[in-house]
Amino acid sequence: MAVFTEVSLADAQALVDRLGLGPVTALRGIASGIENTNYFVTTERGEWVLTLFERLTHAQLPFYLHLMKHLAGRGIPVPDPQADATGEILHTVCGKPAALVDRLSGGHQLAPSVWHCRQVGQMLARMHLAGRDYPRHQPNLRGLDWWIETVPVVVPHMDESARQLIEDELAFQRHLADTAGYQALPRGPVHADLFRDNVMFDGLPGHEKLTGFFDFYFAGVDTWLFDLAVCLNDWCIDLPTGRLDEDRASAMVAAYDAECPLSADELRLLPAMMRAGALRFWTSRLWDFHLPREASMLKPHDPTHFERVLRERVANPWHWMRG
Ligand SMILES: Nc1ncnc2c1ncn2[C@@H]1O[C@H](COP(=O)(O)OP(=O)(O)OP(=O)(O)O)[C@@H](O)[C@H]1O
Ligand SMILES: N[C@@H](CCO)C(=O)O
Repeated sequence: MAVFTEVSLADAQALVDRLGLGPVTALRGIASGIENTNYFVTTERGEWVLTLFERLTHAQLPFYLHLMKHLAGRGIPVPDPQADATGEILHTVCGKPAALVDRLSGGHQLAPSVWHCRQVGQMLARMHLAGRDYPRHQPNLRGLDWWIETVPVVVPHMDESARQLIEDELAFQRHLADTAGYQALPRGPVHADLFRDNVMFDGLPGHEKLTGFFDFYFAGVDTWLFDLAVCLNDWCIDLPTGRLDEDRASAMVAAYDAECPLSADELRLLPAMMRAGALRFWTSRLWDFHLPREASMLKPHDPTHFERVLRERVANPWHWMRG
């Protein structure tokens, strides 16, 4: 379920009136999602998604919402937060911070092919380029500093071999972060959580077109390569084993590179960043699993998936070569 706060038609209409979007003709709670309350809202002017933020605060949200607006304004297909007459895009509904964004068409592509991976790689690169002049700054809050803080909290819950792996990997990533090559990597606002369920495709089977990226609430400033690595680790693997599908991975990286050529450092450090991406999600899943937050609405994802992915990335580093 993903309606943690009930929104009445009158509540929705009050917001829609402020945004000048016409009478609400339908309001429907969205059953998936685990973080926020989401509703589809239909008005005479179009279809929208109303999100009530259950955990993020008014102070945290402007970075994400303005990033979406910035990207949408540059032609990247992301939900565009709707502004009131004063230009405000962060609203309040039922006492919760809220946003109304346009609804992306289509659905998720949960068994992606080379065709889908190519489109994700291309749009990811375009998104990175479009974010270069985004003026707000917020670090990736699930980056190295958070791993350093969180790994010691989860290791008491782990067996010896998993503990050894995660501690060795953290040491490797700390060392890497101090190198000149890592520090020279291009960076900017990244999505940082662009899994299969955060992208929409629309169209007939075999001809689907990417219609949008959404769920920007783990976005932050980090290396572009980290964002690409997170995508590769989800879109281009065999889920049961974590093994990389090189055809899909090559398609994604080649499409990215065609829009935004990878530097020599990026090409060299891609295998290390794929390890970093696996460490990031292994750590967060362990944290959600072993230390559930009070009154948590989260159904934790399986942490062992990313342990397998990390073991694969360490055992079989994959380099992509141009041409
Ligand atoms: N802008 C949008 N356009 C179309 N559908 C959307 C949009 N935003 C959300 N949805 C739909 O709502 C569902 C839930 O949204 P989302 O995944 O963002 O939930 P959440 O609870 O906010 O986050 P989480 O992914 O962490 O559970 C999505 O799977 C998608 O089907
Ligand atoms: N994509 C994350 C969940 C947070 O959006 C995961 O699979 O662990």
